[in-house]
Formats: sequence, C-alpha cells, structure tokens
Amino acid sequence: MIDHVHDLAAVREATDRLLSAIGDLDNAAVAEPSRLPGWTRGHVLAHLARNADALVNVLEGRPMYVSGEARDADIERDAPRPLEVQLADLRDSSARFLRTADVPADWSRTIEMRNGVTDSAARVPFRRLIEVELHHVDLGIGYELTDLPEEFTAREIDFLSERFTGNPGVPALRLKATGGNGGKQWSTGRLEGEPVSVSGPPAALMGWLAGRCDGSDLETGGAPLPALPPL
Ligand SMILES: O=C(O)/C=C/C(=O)CC(=O)C(=O)O
Repeated sequence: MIDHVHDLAAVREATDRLLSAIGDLDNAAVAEPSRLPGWTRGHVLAHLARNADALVNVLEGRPMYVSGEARDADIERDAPRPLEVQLADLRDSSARFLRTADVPADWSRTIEMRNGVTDSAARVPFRRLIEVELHHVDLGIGYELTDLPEEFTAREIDFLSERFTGNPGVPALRLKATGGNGGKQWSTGRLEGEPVSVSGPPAALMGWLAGRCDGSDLETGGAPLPALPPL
C-alpha cells in the first residue's frame, strides 16, 4: 500500500534541502559539469523543473511531454540560465507540483508516464522524490548517496528491483544489504537460473542499480558483477 501523503511530505523535505543547497551556489558553479555525462548543473536544474511540470501533466491526465525531442530541447534551452532564474523556476515548478498533488483525487487510478510506462497515481509522489533526491546527488555539491534517508534508499532498491524483474537484460540477482538496513534482501532480474548474490551497504547497492556507481564496493563472492542496462 503506497502512502502518497507520506511521500508528498518527503518530497517537500527533499525539495527544501535541494533549494537550500542550490542557494549556496553561484552562476559559475551552475555552468560547471554535473556528474551526469554531458550535462552541466544547469541541465540538471532545468530537468528537475521540467520534470515537476511533466508530473503535473501526468496527474492532470495529459501526456507527460509533448515528445522526447521537446523534452530534450526544453532542457537545453533552460540549462544556461543564471542561478537566480534556475532557483525561481525550480521553486515555482516544485510548488505547482505539490499544489496539484494536494487536490483530492482518485489515487488508485492508472497514470501513464513517458515511454508508455503505466503505474498507480499514488506512486507519482515517490517518482518525484526519486528525481529530487538522486539529481541532488548528481549535482556533485556535497550531498552523497550515503546522505540519502535510509527509508528512501531501501524503497528505491525495492522500486528498481521490481523494475528490473523480468527484464531480459538483467540476470537473476539476490541483493543483500549490509550495515544500515542490514540483512534486508531483494531479488530481481530473470526468474530462472541460479541468482548472482550481490551484497554491500544499501547506498552502494542502490547507487549501482541506479547507474550512479560502478559497484566496485560490492561483494559477489568472486563472481563477476553483472552489467545492468540503463534505466
Ligand atoms: O520513472 C519513469 O518511468 C520515468 C521517469 C522520467 O521520465 C523522468 C525523466 O527523465 C523526465 O521527467 O524527464
């Protein structure tokens, strides 16, 4: 059972944390590379603002983006803006998303994301949380995978395990958290065959599944760490 009210509170907290961290940057820092290949920090901030608008579209029953090309063009257009403009846009678009999500609605209805992915409306707040939290890390401004709230990390591993299950490009995996969330286990990938056991701290497991690190700090008992397809 997804608690969208709880998730919206987490989105508010994560957004405040992000806005406060961005407020400490300057125009030069916004123009510098982020940790995402080919994207400056300005691209990441523009993407976060446009994703908030896109999720308003989803909640209101419109297509998430007009097209993939329009999505990419909007990010390119907005990326070079100075800090003050980026900050105001992200603050306003995030507030629009939260206002839209506060309107009473049937949260069990099915919504459609881009690329035809369907889900329950109740999961939209968590999807926004993923964007805000992981892209905060991608900015490379001192907020790391290990700083993410423990509950978020465990739920993101749940979410990605579910997403990878049945994906023909993902071998059967048994994931085991050590340290925080210690002992918690997940399985994912193709259901047939002996699973590869991968263990490590939750932040490292999540970072590997989410394509944020190479998994070199994970244990596989000597087996090669499988390559994962992009998300
Ligand atoms: O979780 C999904 O299925 C889709 C997420 C996104 O499309 C997030 C973006 O990359 C975006 O809003 O541009």
